[in-house]
Amino acid sequence: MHPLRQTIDAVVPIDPGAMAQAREHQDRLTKPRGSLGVLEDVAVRLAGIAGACPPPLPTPVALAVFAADHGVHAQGVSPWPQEVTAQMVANFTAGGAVANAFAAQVGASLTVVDVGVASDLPPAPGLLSRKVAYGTADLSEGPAMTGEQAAEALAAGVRVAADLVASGNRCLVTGDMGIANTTASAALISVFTGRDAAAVTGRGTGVDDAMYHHKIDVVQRALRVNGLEGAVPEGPEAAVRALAAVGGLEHAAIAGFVLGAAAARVPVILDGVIAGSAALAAAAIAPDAIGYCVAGHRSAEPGHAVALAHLGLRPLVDLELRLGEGTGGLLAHPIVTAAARVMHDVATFDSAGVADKDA
Ligand SMILES: Cc1cc2ncn([C@H]3O[C@H](COP(=O)(O)O)[C@@H](O)[C@H]3O)c2cc1C
Ligand SMILES: O=C(O)c1cccnc1
Repeated sequence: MHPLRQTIDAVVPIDPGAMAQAREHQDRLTKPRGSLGVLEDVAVRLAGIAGACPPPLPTPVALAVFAADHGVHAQGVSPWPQEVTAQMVANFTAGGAVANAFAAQVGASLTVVDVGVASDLPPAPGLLSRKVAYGTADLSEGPAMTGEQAAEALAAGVRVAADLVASGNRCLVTGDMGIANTTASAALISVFTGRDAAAVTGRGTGVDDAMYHHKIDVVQRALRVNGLEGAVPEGPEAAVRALAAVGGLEHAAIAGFVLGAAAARVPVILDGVIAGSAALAAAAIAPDAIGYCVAGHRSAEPGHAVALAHLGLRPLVDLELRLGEGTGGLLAHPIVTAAARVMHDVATFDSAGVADKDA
């Protein structure tokens, strides 16, 4: 049996009945039909996710930041030293990162999950140790992970989502920390969408022209060396193999986190390009999981728009962010909440005695 079989089986399509009800309800509210634009789609999706109309408010909300290191860092694809991953984990637990500020702003809890940081981390409040390995192998020279490591990281993500839901959270947000992880993200996006490396590779934390062209070469080499050029992987086995070959431990964990949220029928707000690439893997493992995803924002990384288009997800916020950590996902949470609140608080034409032109 596939190690993810139970989770995959628990991912059912979002509820079409509740969605139809939500659409009808939207049309009875005291506003011109369709006037809330994309927010109406979000409300309908939330109803489908919960199987209820009106859908529950997406609170409390929890951000999980999955942290890991990358063997491909040795290829010179990031201007930052690898140690910054561990240093930023300490910054998150001390409350000093941008994600902490945004989590405070929207009332989200923040949990950091070490799934593969290359050094031993001292225990800290809010830090879960789920270390699968001390970083991945270099994806441009062979598989980044073994199939077992990828499965273990996926399972860790599933479990974190299940635990956060069990402790009362009604919305999850994906976060990442891992120096060089935009290279693995580009490789995953290229594999799962069939687009060229050049079209999906970005400048990450801000590489110069020379490093950018080298980064594209590294992504191309990763696909070639791992035999991933050509066919786009479909189904759990091929998807996990591709994820293991060119992904990161945090990508695998985020894919598991998305599957875990879907299995628990709770919305998960995706952050930027790292989450987008992980969601492509989750979609190949269990296609119905994407119904449970809300694209929080569109990052400046070119691969992110490609991934979102492939998944059919429309980003809610577009502010040229290129940070990760969950920052763009957190900023979208008040928008998602507003979409749900409309369904609870707004009067109908009948109840408010407002004339309906279509009545
Ligand atoms: C101080 C600092 C804080 C960050 N927070 C998120 N990232 C982001 O940048 C990294 C990916 O970019 P690249 O592939 O170019 O290395 C990831 O750690 C991502 O979370 C950061 C990066 C830095 C340097
Ligand atoms: O799109 C992102 O989330 C992103 C971009 C650059 C670096 N880290 C993350």
